[in-house]
Amino acid sequence: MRTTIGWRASGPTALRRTSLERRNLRSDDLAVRVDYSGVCHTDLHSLRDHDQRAIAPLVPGHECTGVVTGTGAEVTAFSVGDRVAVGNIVDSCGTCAMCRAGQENFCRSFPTLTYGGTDRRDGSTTLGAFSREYVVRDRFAYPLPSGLDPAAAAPLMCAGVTVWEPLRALGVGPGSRVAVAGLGGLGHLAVKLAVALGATTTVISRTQEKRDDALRLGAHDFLDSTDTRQMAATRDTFDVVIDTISAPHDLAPYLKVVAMDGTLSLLGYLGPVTVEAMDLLVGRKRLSSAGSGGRRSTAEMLQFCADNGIAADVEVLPSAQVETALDRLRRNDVRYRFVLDMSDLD
Ligand SMILES: NC(=O)c1ccc[n+]([C@@H]2O[C@H](COP(=O)([O-])OP(=O)(O)OC[C@H]3O[C@@H](n4cnc5c(N)ncnc54)[C@H](O)[C@@H]3O)[C@@H](O)[C@H]2O)c1
Ligand SMILES: [Zn+2]
Ligand SMILES: [Zn+2]
Repeated sequence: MRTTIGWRASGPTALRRTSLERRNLRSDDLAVRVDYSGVCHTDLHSLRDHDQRAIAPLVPGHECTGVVTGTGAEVTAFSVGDRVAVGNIVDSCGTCAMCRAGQENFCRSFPTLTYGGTDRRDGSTTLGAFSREYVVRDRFAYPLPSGLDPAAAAPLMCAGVTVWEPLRALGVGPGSRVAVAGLGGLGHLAVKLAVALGATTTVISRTQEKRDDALRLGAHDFLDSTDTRQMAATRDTFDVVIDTISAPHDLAPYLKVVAMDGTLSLLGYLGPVTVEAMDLLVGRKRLSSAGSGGRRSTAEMLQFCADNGIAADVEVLPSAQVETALDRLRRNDVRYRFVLDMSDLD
């Protein structure tokens, strides 16, 4: 085994600096020195839900960038020194219909998650990227295109690709009318990507102070979700509504602003939802969801971001301040993604 240092859960928000084991490189593995690791709201959900008595430790972190420091014997696509990015999936079966269709994120035998997943070959629990080193199968590492800043690019690997796939799958392009509900990590990237795809883009938020930010991010309009008059006036308007709200919420107001035959793509809170069928019937509206990305679309998203100068708006903190980042994220005090600089673990 190899050892590295990382941040391991010791309570719902507490993390402790500790030494961790990484597997010895298999023939198709890369060792990656993690330089930057984004803090996703899902990390908060995972910490909250983690049973502290569980045998398997929880090390969060599933959107990171770094540099290849070692390669397995059969790796041909990467060399030591390459800049790479790793997201929230690190393996899949490779043979099921979903994998063959390039949707490894929907692998029928479940994709291996970057942390809290089960390694397909040795059955161990995966430990995430809040650590100085990650060992990843080469197929699930992505060359980081030149021009992308490694700190600002890290959040593209979960937040970015999670909003990119539905935008693409729902055919967003010039002439589309898109709304983004919830302006956080996912939301602000959804705005940038939708605008770059040519869509007329509106932010729907309960936080009036985010109006200026929304427009600076490229949005064409801002809707105050607490203003029922404004929401009513916007009925049946958007071809696609990207919902990134992190807490349970009533879908009705967001379905009402979807245009006829349009889609509400629910990406944020992923628990059970209640839908009034009439809210779908009137206007033949669709409710959909998505998460993460297949290898092909992840690579496409990175290239699109490089070509269009898109990355996350980040606040970079030394990894020792991980608990500050988590606390502030919980209080919605983030503009718009915390990224941990892992170099303090050396
Ligand atoms: N589908 C996926 O695969 C996937 C991937 C990543 C994250 N997520 C989930 O998406 C959600 C957003 O993640 P994030 O990292 O962007 O989080 P974030 O905290 O950066 O953003 C969440 C946004 O939702 C807003 N919000 C919270 N409660 C609200 C409410 N009741 N009404 C209106 N707005 C509210 C916040 O103000 C914030 O702007 C989380 O629940 C996360 O777990 C899903
Ligand atoms: Zn995430
Ligand atoms: Zn599969």
